[in-house]
Amino acid sequence: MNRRVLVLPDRDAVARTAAARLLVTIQDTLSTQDEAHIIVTGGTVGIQSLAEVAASPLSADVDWTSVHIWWGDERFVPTGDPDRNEGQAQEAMLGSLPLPEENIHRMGSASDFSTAEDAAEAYRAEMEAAGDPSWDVLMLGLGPDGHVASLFPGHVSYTEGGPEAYAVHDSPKPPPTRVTLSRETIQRAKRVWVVASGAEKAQSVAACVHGDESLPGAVARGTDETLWMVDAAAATGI
Ligand SMILES: O=C1O[C@H](COP(=O)(O)O)[C@@H](O)[C@H](O)[C@H]1O
Repeated sequence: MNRRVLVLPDRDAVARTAAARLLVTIQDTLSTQDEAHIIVTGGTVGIQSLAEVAASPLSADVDWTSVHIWWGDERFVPTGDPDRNEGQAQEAMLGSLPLPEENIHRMGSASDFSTAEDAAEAYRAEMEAAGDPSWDVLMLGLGPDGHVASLFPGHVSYTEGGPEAYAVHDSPKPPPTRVTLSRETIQRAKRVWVVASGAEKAQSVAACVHGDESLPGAVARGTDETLWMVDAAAATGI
């Protein structure tokens, strides 16, 4: 398995590095194909990385009309709720980039759908309508418990799985109702990048990097590249 770990001094460096790599990878992708499909993540470092993308001078050189943004998971709460990953991404990055609205593929909220199952079904339809894109980069944050997207260790969200995108109930981390991509959908991505920082994640980072598949972070891998960008505190157990 092609998992690599890049250890950086601190959280700011992880976010800056992830952002720079993302911008360069988008440019590389657009030099060989018409569109780039990127899956972004919520979470502390994930959102900070998006803010770094928006702040980077390199972002002015990207043809954002050819970039599509998707999510790995979403919290099923009303639109405008501060817990929404898409709302946080909007504030950090999307709002300041010239991305056409039709290129932003948000998972549905509790304002749009009565159940998370309906939101998941709509997301599956949206992926299918886009030709089931082959994701160029899929970014994930890692929770201290080793979760990625809304796949939680020991929880049916991970142990039972589901179709490409599915509803999650009773999530151990609030809010309890979510929509997540499946492990198999994540593994369809060309490049999977996991970003993590902080000593509270060190044990899970080490277990995932050493291949302990009881943790969802360990099955996050891409077809071409699996890259962990972590800070020194999160890397202490490796
Ligand atoms: O709930 C979630 O948490 C993870 C990680 O969050 P962090 O703040 O510990 O970095 C995030 O990646 C995921 O998208 C999100 O829904």
